[in-house]
Amino acid sequence: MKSPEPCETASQRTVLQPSHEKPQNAGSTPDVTTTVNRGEAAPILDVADLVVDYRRGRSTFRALHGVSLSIGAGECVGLVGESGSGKSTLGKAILGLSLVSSGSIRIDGRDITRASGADRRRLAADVQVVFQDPYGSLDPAMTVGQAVAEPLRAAGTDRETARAAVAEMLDQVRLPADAAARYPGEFSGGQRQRIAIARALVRKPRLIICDEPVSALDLTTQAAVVDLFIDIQRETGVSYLFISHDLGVVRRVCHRVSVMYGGRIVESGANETITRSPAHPYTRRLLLASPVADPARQAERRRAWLRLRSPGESSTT
Ligand SMILES: Nc1ncnc2c1ncn2[C@@H]1O[C@H](COP(=O)(O)OP(=O)(O)OP(=O)(O)O)[C@@H](O)[C@H]1O
Repeated sequence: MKSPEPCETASQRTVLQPSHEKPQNAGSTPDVTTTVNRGEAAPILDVADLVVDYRRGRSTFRALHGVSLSIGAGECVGLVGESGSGKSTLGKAILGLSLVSSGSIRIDGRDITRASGADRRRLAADVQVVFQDPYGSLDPAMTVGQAVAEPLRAAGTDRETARAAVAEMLDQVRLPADAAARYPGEFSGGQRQRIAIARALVRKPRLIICDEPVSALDLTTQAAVVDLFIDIQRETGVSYLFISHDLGVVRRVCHRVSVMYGGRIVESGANETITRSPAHPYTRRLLLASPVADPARQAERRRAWLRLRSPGESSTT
């Protein structure tokens, strides 16, 4: 098993005082400032005080309450949190798929919060995405070669150059060259995820938003694809925002971790710091939720997890 090489100082950590007593929709004032790596080289991603609201019938639901997050060039930051905490909303906002109510998103110093048209297309070269579902993310009617080449062809790259790039990308994700002529339906879930990664890499992005990219895979395949993410990061220097509900996976791939709860980042810091001495109760709960093999230790962890449960949660949870 591989682990990422550390590229940050462990002292950089921010904690939001426990706020899980508040209902998710309480208050609209941004209350988190998770500022990491500021003052160093310009970050590839800089999200500041981001607020995202969704329309729900006649009312609005605040999914992000002033989230701030920064990722340096070549750095991998994990975003963990339970279902509904707002992880995907943050990823979508960066990709321009969620409307931002306030705050800003900068890529390499450029404010892209409300980018559209040509600006958004330029951005597509710098920021790519790998989604969770390896079955739904590829067009079954396109060959693998066409699917991987598509982002290049859409940007005007000629057929021969695109073909050479596809061969290079397939090699990078450890798939055979003849995969280009075959269809996604002929591949397993793990292989399809490799194809999706090749497609995300083909325009040589600076940042990849990985939204639960291994959650749909079995454990063995998951480990192999996680290794691939680590290798690619080392080979290309790309940055990841690695979204997952699984702290174990995030710890393997990322240098730093931000923990989300109820639309807020409640704790951020170096991998080791968060794992060894989690400061926020929700982070402690998340760590205790990771299963361990020993039944006695597992039972002890469950008891500790229950003691830390949020108000209103049933003890039979
Ligand atoms: N299009 C939408 N309209 C209304 N509410 C939404 C919409 N998308 C997400 N939400 C709500 O916003 C909150 C955050 O959702 P989000 O998908 O970002 O969470 P998540 O942490 O990524 O969860 P998961 O791990 O299950 O994907 C949730 O309460 C969700 O129900």
